[in-house]
Formats: sequence, C-alpha cells, structure tokens
Amino acid sequence: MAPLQGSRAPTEFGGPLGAAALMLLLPATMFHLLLVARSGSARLLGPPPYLPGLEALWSPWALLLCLTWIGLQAALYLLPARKVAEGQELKDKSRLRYPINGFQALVLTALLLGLGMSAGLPLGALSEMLLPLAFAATLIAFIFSLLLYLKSLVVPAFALAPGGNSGNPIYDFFLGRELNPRICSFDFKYFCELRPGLIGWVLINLALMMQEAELRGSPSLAMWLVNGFQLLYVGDALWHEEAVLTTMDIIRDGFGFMLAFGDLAWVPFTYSLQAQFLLYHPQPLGLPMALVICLINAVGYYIFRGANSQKNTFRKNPSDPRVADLETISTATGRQLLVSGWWGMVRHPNYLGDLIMALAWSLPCGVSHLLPYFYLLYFTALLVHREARDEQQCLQKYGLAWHEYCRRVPYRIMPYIY
Ligand SMILES: NC(=O)C1=CN([C@@H]2O[C@H](COP(=O)(O)OP(=O)(O)OC[C@H]3O[C@@H](n4cnc5c(N)ncnc54)[C@H](OP(=O)(O)O)[C@@H]3O)[C@@H](O)[C@H]2O)C=CC1
Ligand SMILES: CC(C)CCC[C@@H](C)[C@H]1CC=C2C3=C(CC[C@@]21C)[C@@]1(C)CC[C@H](O)C(C)(C)[C@@H]1CC3
Repeated sequence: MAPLQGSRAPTEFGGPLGAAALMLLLPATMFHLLLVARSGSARLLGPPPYLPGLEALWSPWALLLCLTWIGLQAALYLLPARKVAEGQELKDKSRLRYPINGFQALVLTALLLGLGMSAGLPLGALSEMLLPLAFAATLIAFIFSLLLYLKSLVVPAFALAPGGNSGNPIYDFFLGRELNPRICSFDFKYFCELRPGLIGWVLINLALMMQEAELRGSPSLAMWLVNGFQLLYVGDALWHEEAVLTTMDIIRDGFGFMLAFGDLAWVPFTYSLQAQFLLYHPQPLGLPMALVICLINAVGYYIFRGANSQKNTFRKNPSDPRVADLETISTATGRQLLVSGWWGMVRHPNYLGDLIMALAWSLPCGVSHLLPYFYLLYFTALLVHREARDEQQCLQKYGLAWHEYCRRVPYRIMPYIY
C-alpha cells in the first residue's frame, strides 16, 4: 500500500488552502460563465443574472448523456490503433504503452454524428442543456477523482506522482496522487486529456452553430470562424496525439480533481464560451476583418505547430535533417537544449503561438464585451503559471545548462516583453 505521507515535494497552487479554494472557485467560475453568456448584458465581472436552483442544474438525462458520451469515447479508445507509442521511462525503468487513435476517434465520432443527424437527431437542442450537462460533468469529475484517490491508496509507492503525494488529503485529491492510473491497458489520464472533453468541446460548438442556424436561418461568419479555428486546434491535438506523452500533465502531474475536472468539465464548457456568446449576442463581422482574424490565427498556428514539432522532432532524433543544423547546448544529463530556431526566439514559443490563436478566437466576437476574452485572460494566467512550473523543473533537471539557456534566450514567452 502506498504511504499517505510521501516525497514531500514543495506544494504548488497555494498548498492545501489554495487547492480547496480552487476546487470551489473553478466550478463556480464555469457556472458563472455559462449563466452570463446567455444573459442580455453578458458582463464578465458583474453578478450572474440569477442563481439557478437545483431543478435547473440537475437532470438525470444530462447525466445519462454525459456517461453515454464518455462510454462512446472509451469504446473508440479501445478500437485497434494505427500505432502504439511508448511513454517516458518511469521510476521503475518501465515504459507504458499508449494507443495512438485519437484522430480516428474524432473522425468516427463525426461519422456517427452525421448518421444521427441525418436520422433527425436534434443536435442544436444540446445548447439548451449546457447548464445541466456541465453540472453532470462536474459531478462525474468529482466522483471520478474520489475513486482515483481511493485507488491511489493501494498502489505501490513508485506509482505515485512526485507532486501529489504530500500527505494532505485535500491537496493530494486536487493534484492527484497516482501518476498513471490504469485498469489493464486503459490509461485514465491519457484518455481524459484528449478525448471526451476535447471532442466534446467541438461537439458543443457545433450544437451552438446548429442552434444559431435554426434561430437566424444560417450561421454567422463569426460563428463559422470560431468553430473552424477551434476544430483546427482540436484536430491538430488529436493528429499529434503522441506529443501529449511528453507534457508535464502526463509525465509529472498525478491524476486528481484538477485534471479530471479540467478535462471533463472545464474544457468543453468554458472553452466553448465564444460560441455560446455568439449564439445569444450576434456580432456583425465584415469580410476584410474576418480575413485579418484568419491571418492572426494562421500566424499563431504556424508558431504553435512549428515550435511543438521542432522540439518533438529534436527529442525523438536530434540528427533528423530538419533539426540537425540547429544550435544546441549540452547538459549534464546527456540531453541537449535547442538555442536557435523557434526555441532560440523565446523559451516557450509554443505558448506564444497558442496565445495568438486565443486572441483570434475572441476577435470574431467584437470588442463590445469582455466576456469572450475570458479564455485569453485565463489562458495567459495558466501559461504564465505553467511556464514558471516548467522553468523550476528544467532548472532542477539541467542546472547550469539551464542558466546558460536563460542567458542566451532571456525572454520567456513574448520577445522583448516577458
Ligand atoms: N489549450 C490549453 O488549455 C493548453 C495548451 N497547452 C499547450 O500544450 C503544449 C505543450 O505545453 P507544455 O507541456 O506545457 O510544455 P512544452 O511543450 O513547452 O514542454 C516543456 C519541456 O520542453 C523541453 N524544453 C524546454 N526548452 C527546450 C529547449 N530549448 N530545447 C529542447 N527542449 C526544451 C523541456 O523538457 P525536456 O527537456 O525534458 O524534453 C521542458 O520541460 C503547448 O503548446 C501549450 O501551449 C498547455 C496547457 C493548456
Ligand atoms: C481547471 C484548471 C484551470 C486547470 C486545468 C488545466 C487543463 C484544462 C489543461 C492542462 C493541460 C491541458 C492541455 C490541453 C487541454 C487543456 C489542459 C487539459 C491540450 C490537450 C489542448 C490541445 C493541445 O494541442 C495540447 C498540446 C495537446 C494540450 C495539452 C495540454
């Protein structure tokens, strides 16, 4: 049985108190956004238009729908994969294996949906159920995290995450004790990170677009852009699914409430905020402005994809001709750090690209409201915090070589600014 008191790594997110506050604050924020998006004034910083009673939140149908959705995605995850990838080496020197069939799951979901819609499935009606669906997803995330916590109490110590094993049950419940909870080969964290929430996000976007078409005759240009940009982002994540195996969420963070709620509830219901806003607050958008916004998204995507692919190619095979000419610094671990190309511009060029895309997702909503810019604000805070966490880990891993990298590439995310 794993000890309750673990490695005593320094706590993050403000320790147990911060974790407890976040567990209340994050769901509260999500419901606030859902309520405000459909209110006339759509004021991000004002009070919610009303406080929903339990009858507006709880619906057994919504719970059934959420469970069916997760079940469908789990079934697609279990289908034969075109490739099985190995994860990073674990404490016991073993490597886990992961199916690479996320894009296949997206395509099959789209086919099933197409079939359903041609048989009369009223997808637009989903937009009327967002509140009970979000409540059901939160409930599922909470119960799921509790089961994950209980499971973590009976696994050997080497299976625990370095950070979520402080001995404080609230903190560990939030951050996640077990690093890679699995039943047989089914990896819960990997599954949740990319499937039900991410594909659910584009499904909700599509439902909002269908509803707009029903209300106004056809979807607006702004709605097309938001749907297109975010579908590109999700499709890209699933196409490059293997890259998620080197993110800190998979390598370092345990699977607890933060990721379970983040993946299953936060992503689908808050990342679709721009489309929610547009359904209730139609915005005029001319073709020239739409083209400028497409250009901004393309620039963001170019940087995001270029930086992520450059690092992934380099980590897989430093002598690959696409990266072999780049300048590097050697580290005591034997690994090298790129100091030219994208990674010589700033220390997190992928975050910069992601943030530029976030701006492009909000601009179609106009500038009359702050609400559609919530994602950009939240995401800036998330990435600044994430960058600091990653910096700390790289400093620990690479020591002097990391100092040298910081000297050569002084800016973190935004050249000459941050
Ligand atoms: N939409 C969303 O909600 C979110 C999106 N993201 C996106 O996910 C993607 C992945 O982000 P994330 O996992 O945070 O981190 P990164 O992909 O930026 O990976 C950081 C790691 O890269 C390696 N690295 C850092 N500098 C260099 C260098 N100069 N040369 C070679 N390797 C280097 C280090 O690991 P090592 O040396 O061990 O390889 C470091 O720990 C990003 O594009 C981010 O924008 C992230 C969070 C949320
Ligand atoms: C609820 C809290 C505020 C914190 C939750 C954070 C999570 C929502 C994010 C943590 C890392 C994520 C990643 C993606 C989605 C959001 C979460 C889960 C990602 C799958 C999005 C698509 C990208 O292409 C990616 C690189 C695959 C992302 C990986 C990290």
